[in-house]
Amino acid sequence: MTLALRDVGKEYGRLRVLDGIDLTVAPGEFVCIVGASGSGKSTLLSLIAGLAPATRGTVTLDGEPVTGPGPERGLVFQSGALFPFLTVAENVAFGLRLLPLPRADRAARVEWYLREVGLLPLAGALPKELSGGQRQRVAIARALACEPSVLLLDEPFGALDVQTKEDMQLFLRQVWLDTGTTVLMVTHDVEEAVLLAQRVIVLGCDPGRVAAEVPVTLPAERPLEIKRTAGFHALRSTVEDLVRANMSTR
Ligand SMILES: Nc1ncnc2c1ncn2[C@@H]1O[C@H](COP(=O)(O)OP(=O)(O)OP(=O)(O)O)[C@@H](O)[C@H]1O
Repeated sequence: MTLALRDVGKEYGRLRVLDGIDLTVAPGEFVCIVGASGSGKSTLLSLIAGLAPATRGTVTLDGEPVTGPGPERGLVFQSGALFPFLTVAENVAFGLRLLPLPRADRAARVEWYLREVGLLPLAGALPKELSGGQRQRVAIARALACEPSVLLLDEPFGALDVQTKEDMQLFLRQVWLDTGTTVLMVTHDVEEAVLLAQRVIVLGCDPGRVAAEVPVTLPAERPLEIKRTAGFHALRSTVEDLVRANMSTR
């Protein structure tokens, strides 16, 4: 599905958070949105998720206006937001309750996606028995289980320690390669954006707008060592400079 935003604006009362956002994400793309704190990254994602309405402009999926949340858009937040009293498998199944699937297909999907995220052995565990990284894997499995056309992630690894974060970054890239799902991810971490995305969108502040777009001209194969290459350093510096140049002056 093609995601298209045309002249999108968002205001909260007199606060203009986003203005004139034009953005197209093609099927199968991996796009990251970066920007200084307060540039409106999370707000932008919530408009695409259908959690809040735009004040102006249109958000469409294959030409159909987004009017609310839908199973074709999977959402993952920083906190994972798992149900504490449901097991790992039940948490993944929960996302499927709105889909008209026979019970056997439902169970098969839960198993498939738990295997994909490497958590099948922990299907019966409760969230409190998992590490932070494992919890985020469950949240990703829950979103993927609906087989969304677009996976929307808001700082999904922001609360993890460095090593777990790196593992999860490699994991997400592999999921993207395996499933072909379109991925749109918000992060304040420029290094993460350059490591993962094919294209990085830089939001500027006051109001939030697309300040720049940087194609990530790195090979598709991206082991962590790529972060030590000159090409990676150059791209990271370019994006960091753009974020800084477009910070709020208030
Ligand atoms: N529900 C709301 N009501 C009023 N103002 C809001 C609401 N949500 C966000 N804002 C304001 O919109 C602006 C952008 O917030 P948003 O969370 O989208 O930015 P962000 O780029 O994701 O920031 P961060 O990187 O710090 O998470 C901020 O000034 C924030 O206070």
